[in-house]
Amino acid sequence: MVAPLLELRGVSVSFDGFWALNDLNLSLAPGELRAVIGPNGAGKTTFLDVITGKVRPTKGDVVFRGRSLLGIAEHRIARLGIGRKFQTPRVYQNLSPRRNLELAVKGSHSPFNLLLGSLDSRQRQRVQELLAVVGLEAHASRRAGSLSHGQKQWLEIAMLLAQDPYVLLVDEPVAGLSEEETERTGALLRSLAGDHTVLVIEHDMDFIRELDCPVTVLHEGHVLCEGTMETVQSDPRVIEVYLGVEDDV
Ligand SMILES: Nc1ncnc2c1ncn2[C@@H]1O[C@H](COP(=O)(O)OP(=O)(O)OP(=O)(O)O)[C@@H](O)[C@H]1O
Repeated sequence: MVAPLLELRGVSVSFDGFWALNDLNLSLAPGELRAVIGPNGAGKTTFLDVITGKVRPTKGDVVFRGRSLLGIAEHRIARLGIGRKFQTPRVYQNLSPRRNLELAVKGSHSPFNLLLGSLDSRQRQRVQELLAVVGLEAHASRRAGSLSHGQKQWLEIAMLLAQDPYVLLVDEPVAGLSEEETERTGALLRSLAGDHTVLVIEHDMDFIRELDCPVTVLHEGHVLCEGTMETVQSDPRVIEVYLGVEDDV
């Protein structure tokens, strides 16, 4: 069996006595695409915060490539190869997608490079590849602020890819996107799996179905069940926790 790339082992997080995560166990294989769903307050954001080092578990361990991440600073965890895409795109609005990517490409952050804006040919080629991966070649020189919401999301995904992460944590990537943009985002994330381990948190069940990947359902800070979308959808416990928003499941 392949060793997991990322594992949460019995992770609990208490906020002043309230357990946002409660003995959470979850394991991701290298190259896996995984969706995580759960009702509001299930602990999805806290779960990402624990992986990225923003929140320290009260109990348990987070193990990445065989090494505990406990006590490692957030920026160092990012550098170890765990990239996080927040719900709102964080791109430099006044710069072009190409310039955004030039700044994001690994190794281009030396003051010398930033001053002169110079990249070596390998880095320039990488920027071009990233523009192609996310379908923004034709928009490479526009102001990023003038891109559509979906295009900004793709640019931010490309900026994360520029760091060559092992893991991509993607929080609600299709909120506010058009149907076509949603489909394209699904295709993009599917295409990134394999080379990367991709974990997607979403509320949009049609989108999760399109991802066609294993689904983990969180409830009250714990894994309620795991399986294909069909399996979790027909699980009476899942139906119960989603009661009231049943139509969405
Ligand atoms: N810093 C904090 N202090 C106290 N309670 C918190 C804190 N952060 C989160 N919580 C609580 O922990 C629980 C889990 O929150 P979390 O944001 O992880 O859930 P979620 O599944 O991401 O919810 P949503 O889908 O609404 O974003 C919630 O009840 C929340 O109110």
